[in-house]
Parts: sequence; C-alpha cells; structure tokens
Amino acid sequence: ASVSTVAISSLTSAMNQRMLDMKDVADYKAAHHLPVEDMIREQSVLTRTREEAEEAGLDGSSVQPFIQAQMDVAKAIQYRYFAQWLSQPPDHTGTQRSLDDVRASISLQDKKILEAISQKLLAGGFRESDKSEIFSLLQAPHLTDADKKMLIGSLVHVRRIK
Ligand SMILES: C=C(O[C@@H]1C=C(C(=O)O)C=C[C@H]1O)C(=O)O
Repeated sequence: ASVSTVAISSLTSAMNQRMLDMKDVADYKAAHHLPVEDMIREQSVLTRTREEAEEAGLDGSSVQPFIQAQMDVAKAIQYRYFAQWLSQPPDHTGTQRSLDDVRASISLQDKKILEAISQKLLAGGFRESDKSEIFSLLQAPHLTDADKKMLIGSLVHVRRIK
C-alpha cells in the first residue's frame, strides 16, 4: 500500500481509538461524580501536542484548532454516554480503567495521529477523495456526522513547517 493509504489508515484508527476511549473516561467520571470538561487537562493536551507536532515537522499553531476539535468531539461523546446512562445504566462487565491509564492511551493516540498527519502531508496533503475516505472510516459509538465534519474541517488546515 502507498504511504498515503497507510497514513489515512493509521490516522483514522488512532482517531477512532481515541474516541472509543471516551466510554471509559465517561464511566470513570460518572462513577466519581466528576464533570466531563477538565480545562487543566485540556491545557496540558494542547501544550504536549504542540511540542509533538513540531517534533513531527508540523506547524504547532496550525494543529491547535484540530486538537481542540478532537477534545470538543470527545466531550460531546461523553455527554451522550451520560445521557444514555440516565435511563440505561452502564454494564460493568469490562475491567474498569483508571483515568490515568485511559489518559495515557489518549496521549499515545495523539502522537500517532500527529505522525500520520505529517506523513500524509509529505505525500501531498488531503485531497477531496481523502476527505470522503476519512469521513467513511471515522466510526465510534455516539460520533455524529456533524462531529466528523468538524474534525475534517480543522484537519485540513494543519500545515508542515516550511
Ligand atoms: C478526555 C477527557 O475529557 C475531556 C476531553 C479531553 C480530551 O479530549 O483530551 C480533555 C479533557 C476533558 O475536557 C479527559 O478528561 O481526559
């Protein structure tokens, strides 16, 4: 497979895994009566991803709207789990993960996402056909079409360092 195909596939798998992790984040927060939004954590995600973006050859400022879009979608997904669990309590058949563990997984996905974006930009950037492919490959419970459009809209503004 071409570099470009591999980049799209690793980008969408890592984004999907990040969104799948939101079930465990929401579960932890619901059990501990914590709010969905955590601005301290968001600031630390923005700082860390800016550094990782630059290490991957990306323009740090150009990735910030995309990272914020991923966090906004992450919160939307969590709110939808909270809403679902008001009438349909969660099944606790799976192992409960600590928030630290889930956040370590999220940080790992962010690094993979930035590296895949950098590869894709090196291979020529995001074309219209790539956007539709990404739209169809992005899949997670409680992810809406509007979420996907917002993610892709900010993704295409990411630039490499000149
Ligand atoms: C995922 C979390 O929930 C929210 C979304 C975040 C993210 O997508 O990285 C960060 C902080 C929270 O506002 C979290 O608290 O870790």
